Amino acid sequence: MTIYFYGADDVPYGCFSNFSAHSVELDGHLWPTSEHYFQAQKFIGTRHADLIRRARTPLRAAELGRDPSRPLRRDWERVKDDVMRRAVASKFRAHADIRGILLSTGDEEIVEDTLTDHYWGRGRTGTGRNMLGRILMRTRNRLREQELPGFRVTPVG
Ligand SMILES: Nc1nc(O)c(N)c(N[C@@H]2O[C@H](COP(=O)(O)O)[C@@H](O)[C@H]2O)n1
Repeated sequence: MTIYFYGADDVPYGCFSNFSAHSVELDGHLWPTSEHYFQAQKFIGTRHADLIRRARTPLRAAELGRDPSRPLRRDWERVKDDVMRRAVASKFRAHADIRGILLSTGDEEIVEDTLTDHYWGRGRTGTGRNMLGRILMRTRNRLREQELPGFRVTPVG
């Protein structure tokens, strides 16, 4: 059965969202969420990237990262999938509880259930590329190959 996720606070699959409160350590910095890392990479080496890293919430990081007045790095379209792969892999390698949740999905399809994002998610018509879901499934395969242990946290209530 296909697994849909979107809200970061949803149990149990909200942890698949980049907005979930799981830090990542990459490129010599600790990032509060994978969304902070992803958005900052659009402006790598600039003060705006530092501002995004220090944003109080992932939503604020996303707002700063989508500021149309700020020019994106020139190669962004070429590198953005790799940036997302690094962010997601780092997150699930670092946190055994959510690694367990990801591994517990077996071979099920994982889909970001957003009406507004036709690239990272399924989009309004359901025909979106679902790149984030695909990256999560790829990360799941890699973790399985590496036999990293995961443990499942049973939600309370
Ligand atoms: N919570 C949330 N709200 C939205 O409006 C979204 N589009 C998403 N999707 C996530 O946004 C990130 C991509 O951002 P860009 O549009 O490329 O700046 C990525 O983390 C998607 O999963 N989430």
